[in-house]
Amino acid sequence: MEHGTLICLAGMILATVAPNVRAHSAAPAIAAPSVAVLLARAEGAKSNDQDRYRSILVQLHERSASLSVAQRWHLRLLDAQQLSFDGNYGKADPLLYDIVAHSGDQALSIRAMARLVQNKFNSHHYVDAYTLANTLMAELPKVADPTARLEGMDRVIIMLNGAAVGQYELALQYAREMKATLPSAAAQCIAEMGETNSLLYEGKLLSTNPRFRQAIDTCLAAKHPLSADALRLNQASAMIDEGRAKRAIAFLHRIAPAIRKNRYPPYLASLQVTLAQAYLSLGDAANARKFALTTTAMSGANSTLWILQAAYEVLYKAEKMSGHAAAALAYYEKYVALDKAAVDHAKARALAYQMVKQQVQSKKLKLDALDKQNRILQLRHALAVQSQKASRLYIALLLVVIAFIAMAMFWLRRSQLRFRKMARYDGLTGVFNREHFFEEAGHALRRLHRAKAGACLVILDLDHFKRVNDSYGHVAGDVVLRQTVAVCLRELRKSDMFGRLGGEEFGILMPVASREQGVEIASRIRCALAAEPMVVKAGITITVSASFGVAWSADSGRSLRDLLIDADAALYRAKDGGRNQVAVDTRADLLPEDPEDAQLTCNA
Ligand SMILES: Nc1nc2c(ncn2[C@@H]2O[C@H](COP(=O)(O)OP(=O)(O)OP(=O)(O)O)[C@@H](O)[C@H]2O)c(=O)[nH]1
Repeated sequence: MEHGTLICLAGMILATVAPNVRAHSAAPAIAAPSVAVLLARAEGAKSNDQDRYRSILVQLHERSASLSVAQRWHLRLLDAQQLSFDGNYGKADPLLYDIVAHSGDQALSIRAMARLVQNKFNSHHYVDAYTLANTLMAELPKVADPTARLEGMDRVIIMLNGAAVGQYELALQYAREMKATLPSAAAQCIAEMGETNSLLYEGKLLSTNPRFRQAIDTCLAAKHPLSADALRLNQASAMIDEGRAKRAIAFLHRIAPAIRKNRYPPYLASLQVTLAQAYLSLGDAANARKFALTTTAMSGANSTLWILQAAYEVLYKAEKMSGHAAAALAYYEKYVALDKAAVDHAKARALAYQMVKQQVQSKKLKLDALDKQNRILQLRHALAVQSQKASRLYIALLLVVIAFIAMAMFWLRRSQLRFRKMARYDGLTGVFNREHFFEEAGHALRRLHRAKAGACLVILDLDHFKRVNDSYGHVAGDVVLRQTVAVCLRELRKSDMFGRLGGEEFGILMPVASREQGVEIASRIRCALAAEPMVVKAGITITVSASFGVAWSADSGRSLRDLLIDADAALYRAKDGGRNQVAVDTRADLLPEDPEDAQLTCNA
């Protein structure tokens, strides 16, 4: 059998697909069935009872006022399917396009699209058919509704199995996916049929293969007798192609009652022409002619092209076989005309398929290019965002570094100040250390010299301080040292300079002070110290005394060194004189007071 003929058969079978629609709860016996029940019944009757189907549609239209919006769209699809079944594509197609564009119901749209593909194919609008089929293939994976999937996949399988397309492997894949994912009996029938046809067209199936039996039984069980008929007719054609014409004739006679019972005109004609072909291949010109003439007699305006073409081919060959040259020529002319039309259609189909394929590919390429452009733009944007982020990061990093440097500088400055302080001040008492005292005293003396002013230098040294340490410990000694400093500072003026010269020895520089003033201050400190109770340990309070040596710049000279020598010598004399007293430098005419007097002065 010619390949194209099988496609036409398959196309017709689609009209018989029974959707898997569940009826809503049954209405009470006396009440009229609900609209939902009627819609479900129509779906059920569509595949096997055309008269009932039409009468249900009439009932639904009578109750159109009570239909919901969704039910109206559903009814529109049923109407379109009825019109399509009648070949009234002019009325059916606008309804179907309307459903696709405006129903807003994905499942209904897919079903409408599947029907449109078939209508466009049947009305030879192949470009439209393949374009719609491509859209259908793209939309199908998004649909979950089993009826929509069933009708959509069925259409895709038939389209892929078509001679112009020849994508048998892909058709097989769809059929197997359908078999695996849609458990309804109807789906199993369609899937089995798609699978069987794909294998047959690919040359991988002999007529003897049990798969035929299995597919036919599945369709009979699913109450799809027309699908079973289509499979049977395909099997018979395969027998003829394999040179088993006798077997084909026996088989066709066996299935003839069932095909007649189903009264589907294209299959009735197909039965006749296949018988004619079988007899012809056996060389039985009489029977071949008889069945071919029955075929042509059955054909009307809507007859399938390939059936008529095959019938005229048989007729011309049978007449030729019988030696009726004139009759053979007449049939041959008809056959050639039909063959040309068939070839034209096949060409048109192939061309349309290629055109759509090109269009789809170029659209895909354009989309790819746009997608790439889009990605480039996105990348650019991302890059800009990144570089913006990076520069923000750099700025933040810079600020952190600046803050870090500022902090480091601050800490450096602080430690510099601390070190400078440590270098200038005595750690225990907080007053100038020896070096700084000498430095500052030197500067002050030079300033005073320039101002032609004098100064007094006093050195004081605690008496028997070693004993404090020895008796109460070093910590107690430190307490005494700190308190001695406090007493001295209390007695001194702001302009006086005070420093620890080492151990328990302290120096005082009194700018612009006379010898008498120096002696007076020293005596005041001596008395204050002697009168100061010092708590060196818990519960132990002691008093200490100190000896003082005083030097005056007018006598000793203006250099610090000279003043120190004289003050030190005076201190030595104070110690030597019995301690706890003030002594002045030896160069002065003024001799030190009597040590006894000095101490008495204090007590007075
Ligand atoms: N607690 C304490 N003791 C110190 C410090 N510096 C020096 N001394 C002690 O001061 C004492 C000084 O002793 P000496 O030089 O014999 O003088 P002194 O005992 O005061 O006797 P005279 O000066 O002769 O009255 C020593 O025992 C030193 O260890 C200090 O910072 N803290």
